[in-house]
Order: sequence, then structure tokens, then C-alpha cells
Amino acid sequence: MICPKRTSELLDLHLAPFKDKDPAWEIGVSKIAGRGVMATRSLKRGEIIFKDSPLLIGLAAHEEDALNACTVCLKELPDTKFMCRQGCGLPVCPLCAKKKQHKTDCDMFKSWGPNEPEVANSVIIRLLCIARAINLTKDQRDLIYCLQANLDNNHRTEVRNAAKCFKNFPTDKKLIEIMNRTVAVMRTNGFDKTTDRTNDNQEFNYRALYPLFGVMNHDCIPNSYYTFDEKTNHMVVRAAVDIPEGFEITTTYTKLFTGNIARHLFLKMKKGFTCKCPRCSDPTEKGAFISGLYCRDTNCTGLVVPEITGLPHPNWNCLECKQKSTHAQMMKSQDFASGAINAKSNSNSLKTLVQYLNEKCASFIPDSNYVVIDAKITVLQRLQVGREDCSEELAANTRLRYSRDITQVMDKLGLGDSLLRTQWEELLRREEERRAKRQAEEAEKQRKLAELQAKAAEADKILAAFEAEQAAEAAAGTSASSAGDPATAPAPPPLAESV
Ligand SMILES: C[S@@+](CC[C@H](N)C(=O)[O-])C[C@H]1O[C@@H](n2cnc3c(N)ncnc32)[C@H](O)[C@@H]1O
Repeated sequence: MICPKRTSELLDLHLAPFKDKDPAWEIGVSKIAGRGVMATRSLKRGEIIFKDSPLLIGLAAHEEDALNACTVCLKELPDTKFMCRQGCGLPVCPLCAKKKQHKTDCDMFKSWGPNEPEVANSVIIRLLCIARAINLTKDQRDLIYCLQANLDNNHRTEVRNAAKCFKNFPTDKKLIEIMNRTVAVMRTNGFDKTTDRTNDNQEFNYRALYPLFGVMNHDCIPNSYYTFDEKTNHMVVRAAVDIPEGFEITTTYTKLFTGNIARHLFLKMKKGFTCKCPRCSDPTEKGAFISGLYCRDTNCTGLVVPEITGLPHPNWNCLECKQKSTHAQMMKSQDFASGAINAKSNSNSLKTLVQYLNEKCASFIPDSNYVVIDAKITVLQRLQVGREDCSEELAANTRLRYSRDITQVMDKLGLGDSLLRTQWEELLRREEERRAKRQAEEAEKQRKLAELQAKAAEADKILAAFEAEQAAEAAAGTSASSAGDPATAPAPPPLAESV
């Protein structure tokens, strides 16, 4: 392990432009693994712990990605004529083409001689983020070297493949070593256009290395969460719960709503370690049953969960009838449910998806299963954009119901704040406000109706009394005339003039 003191010195230099005078964190020796980030004072839930800026950032440029984005400002460009005219093989916008960053990138790649500089090539564009390490200052490069690098057999492949796209790719061992090391550091600590790594299903479209964040260890119930500032690409890390002084500040390298087996596999394959946090050691995942499936025995109503063995294909146990099932058997149920729900999620009709989730799914998959949670998150995200083919009432009820469901899962898992939770809580608050407003409006309508009805009843009463009076008067008149009273007898019709 590299000395925490040296790591702190290098991080101080990197963060100098915006580091707090009295930072809430320090680098220390972790009880989880190697170095970690520790709280220097107690932190309140929601408080900003630190901001980090990317030491390296570039386009992720995966094979399937559109490549018309500027390699400096990272913004999308028109889909023709976006390549630099100097022959470096990099897309760049007219404004950034004049900037120092592009000049440095352009000089380096031009000297390596891209095979087809006028054609956007994902391998070349993707390499830029790594190759930029060559032109960093010594302190910055030391910081890269100071971060953990899990050196697997594959970490040299990227540079080796990229070399084939240039005519004069450097052969200098030192330069190649810098790039290979940077690839390994990126894989261990960086972001690569993936939502897998983010704690919140928040999209991050670039390849980047945030060095202070790179010292944070993983916990499946992290006590911090992060967001990105879209303008500066700075990362902001906040306390998800109250964190006492001296406690380690943790993050999650996986999505929050994946089951034990999927998280275990991801951490083992991509990050090279086995997590031993309380969530990973509990087959029920703190009673949230994110991996839970129905028992295969149709007479049993129990939930089946995977055994904690650390194996990729564990046996599963029914918590009710104790029947054991093989991993392959349970995966059939999971795959069927995932296929059915994903097909509906991909359909154009939001109403169909909501109805399917509300009326059909419970018959073949428990509500707690991650596929159902994911689909509900999809619905909420789509509802944030518009209510599509859902009625106002269905949209309102769904927002309320699903955000409550997801908040409940978070509570069971013991998850504190996160971007998702803040969003759902805001949704719940707004929906409850709307509901209260609608109820108040309805009550006011009823009050007015009752008032009108009372007035109408009063009017009816007056009218009835008047009519009764009239009738009485008429009756009195009739009896008077029949009694021959000339004063009250109706006037006789005028006699026709006799001629
Ligand atoms: C981003 S680094 C974290 C900082 C690292 N501890 C250091 O000293 O630089 C990621 C590496 O830390 C280790 N690590 C992080 N979280 C861990 C955990 N929960 N259990 C075991 N190892 C962990 C793994 O070796 C992982 O590849």
C-alpha cells in the first residue's frame, strides 16, 4: 500500500484550486482494504464531504457510440465535418480547435500518424483519455501511479490494439508503460460511460479518473453518494447518512438495486475482490429480498433466496418449505420474468407496462425482485418526461405508488440519501401536495354544493309556502263566490253590447 501521507500530498496539489481550508476528510488506513477516505469530523446527512475534479477525462467512444463529439468540451457536434483538419484523427469543435488542450493532443497524435486521420475511429478517440497521461505534470503522473492498479492479463490489450491504428506509434518503453499503467488505474478506480458503477442509475457518458474518489472503498450500503456538475464535470460527494468522526466514508461500485449474486460477480470480475459487507452476508439482503423468487412448489407461498457461498452458481433455499433448488432452476424463473417484463418495458405504451406491473407480474415474480424495481424506476423516469398514454389519474397514482415502493426498499436495505431517494421523495412530496390540493378543492366543491342545496331547499320552502298561501287564497275566493259575496266574487265577464 502506498503511504497515505504521500497520497494526501499529491491529492492536495490536485485539489488546490477548490479544496476546503478545513476538509471533512483525510486519507487513512482502512479496515476494509488498503487506504480509505476517513471523516475528520462528524458529518450530517446531505452535507457535502468533498468535491473532486477529473485528472483525466475523455470520450468513452465505445464501438457502438456515435463519434461526433468534441474531444475537448465533450459536446455533441453536427454529424459531418467534425474531424480536426490538421490530421490528428480527433473530432473537435471549431472553438476548442484553438485551445491549448487540443494543440497538445493534436501534436501528439499527428506525430504518431493515424492511418486514416479523416475517419473517426473509436479506438483512437478512446485512447486519447489514456494518452493524455503522457503530457501531465510529474506530480499529476505521480498521483496516477499512487492509485491502486489491479494488473490483470488484459490491461495491455487496449494500447496494443490502438498501436495498430497509427503508422508511427511510440515504441519508447517508458511511454508505453505510462499508458498501460493508466489503463489499469482507470479500470480499478475510474468511470467508463457506465451506469453499473454509479450509485444512482445516473448516466455518466465519459471515461474519467477522479483521484480522491479513487481512494474510496466499496460498501453495498454506502454512507455517501455522488453527483456530477454537468458544466464543470466536477464530482460532488455528500453524506448519505450521519457519519461519525473517524468513520470511513464509503461508496458503491455497483448499482444499488442488484441482487447479491450479480453484485458479487461484478465486483469479483471487474474490481477483483469479494465484498464481505453485512448486505452480502445476508441471503435476504436485510429483508429486502432483491433476488427473491417464488418457490417452485406451487403449493408453497414462500420466497426462495440464494445461499451465501461466494460461488457464482449457489443453491437456492425456500425460506418456507426449505426445499433446495439449483441455480439453473431458479435462473429459468428469473430469466422468464426478466424477459417478460423487459419486453413490456421496451414497448411504446407506458400504460401497458404499468398495467402489466400492477396486474400480472405478482403472479410470477415477487414485487421485491430487482427486475420489478428496475421496471418501476423506468416508469418513474418516463413519467418525469411526460405521461405518454397514461391518464392524469393513472400517472398520479403510479408516481405515488412506485416512489413509495422504492423508498420502502431503500429503507429496508438501510440506504440513506441518494440522488434517487431525493428525486422520489420530491415526487412523493409533490404528489401528496397535489392530492391534498385536489382533496381541498373537492371539499370546497362539496361545501358549495351543500350551501346551494340548502339555499335551494330554503327557496323550495318559501315557494311551497307561497303556493300554499295562493292555494288557500284561491280556495277562500271560491268559497266566498259560491256564498254569493259580491265583494269577493270574481268579476263577471263583460257582457256583449246588445245591438
Ligand atoms: C478504488 S480502490 C479503493 C482504494 C484502495 N483501498 C486503495 O488503497 O487505493 C479499489 C480497490 O480497493 C479494494 N477494495 C475496495 N473496496 C473493497 C471491499 N469492500 N472489500 C475488499 N476490497 C475492497 C479492492 O482491491 C479494489 O480493487
